[in-house]
Amino acid sequence: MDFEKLTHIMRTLALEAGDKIMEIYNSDDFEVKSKSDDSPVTIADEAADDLISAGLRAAFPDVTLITEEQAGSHSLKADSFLIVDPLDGTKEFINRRGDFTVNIAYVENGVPTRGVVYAPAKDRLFITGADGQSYEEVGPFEKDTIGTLNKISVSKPDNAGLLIVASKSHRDQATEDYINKYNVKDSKSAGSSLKFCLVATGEADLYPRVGRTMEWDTAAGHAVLSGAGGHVVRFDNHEPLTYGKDIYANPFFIAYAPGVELKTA
Ligand SMILES: Nc1ncnc2c1ncn2[C@@H]1O[C@H](COP(=O)(O)O)[C@@H](OP(=O)(O)O)[C@H]1O
Ligand SMILES: [Mg+2]
Repeated sequence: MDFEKLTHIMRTLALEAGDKIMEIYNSDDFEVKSKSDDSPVTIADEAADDLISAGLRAAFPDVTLITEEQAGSHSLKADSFLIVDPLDGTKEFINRRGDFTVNIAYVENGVPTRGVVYAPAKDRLFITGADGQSYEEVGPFEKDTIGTLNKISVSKPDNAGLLIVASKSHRDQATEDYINKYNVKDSKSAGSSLKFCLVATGEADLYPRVGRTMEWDTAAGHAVLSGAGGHVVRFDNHEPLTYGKDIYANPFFIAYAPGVELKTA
C-alpha cells in the first residue's frame, strides 16, 4: 500500500462526502428510511457512500472494500481491506445535533493502521498521516491543499478524576454502571466515532462502549486513536479489538489513554 496516496485519497473523499452531507443537512427536509436492522438511513448516507466507494475503487481497484451501506460487501473477506462508514451517527444527523462523521479506514491483518474521521458540522478533521501518527487539521478545509496539521496525542490520565465520554444515542444502565466504577471528574456524551477522537486529543481519557457497534463504526476512529498513542480493547478480556471478524460485528470495547487503570466488566 502506498500510504502517501492513501492518506491523500482518504482526506479528499472525506471532505467531498462531508460537503454532500452538509448540503442535505442544511436542506429543509430529507426522508428517513429504515434499514433491515431497523437503523435509520437517509439520502445523505447513500450519496456519501456512492461518492467514497467510487473514489476508493478507482484509486485502489485491487483492495477489498467493505462499506456499511452495501450489504453485499459484508460477506467479503481479505487480510487487508478498506472499510467505510459514510455517515456515522445517523441519529445525530437526523436530529440535527452535529455529532456525525465520515469514516474511512484501512485495516492490515486485523489492525486498523490508517484512518480519517471528518465531522463536517463541527469543522473537525482527524487523520493518520503516511507516518502512522495522528493529526488534527485546522479548518477551513481545502480539498486540493492540506492545511495546518497539528499532531495529537492522548492525555496523561489522573485516575483520581477521569474524563469520560460515552454514546449520546445508545447510553444505557450498563454503560452508567461501568462508568460508576471509576473516579469520574467529568462525563460527557457524544455521537459517532468522534468519541475516539476526543480520547485521541486528550479531551477525554476513556470511552467505554457497552453496546453493539460494527467494524465500520470504529475502524477509522480506532486508527486515529492508535496513532495518537491510545488503545482499544475488548470489554470482556481487555485483549486488543481486532478487525475482519465474522459479519464485521464488534464485541463491547473500551477505548482509553494508557495510564487509565481499567476496571473489569
Ligand atoms: N444494535 C445495534 N447493532 C449494531 N450497531 C449498532 C446498534 N446500535 C447502535 N449501533 C451503531 O452505533 C452507531 C452509533 O454510535 P453512537 O451511539 O456512538 O453515536 C450507529 O452507526 P450509524 O449511525 O452509522 O448507523 C450504529 O451502527
Ligand atoms: Mg455507524
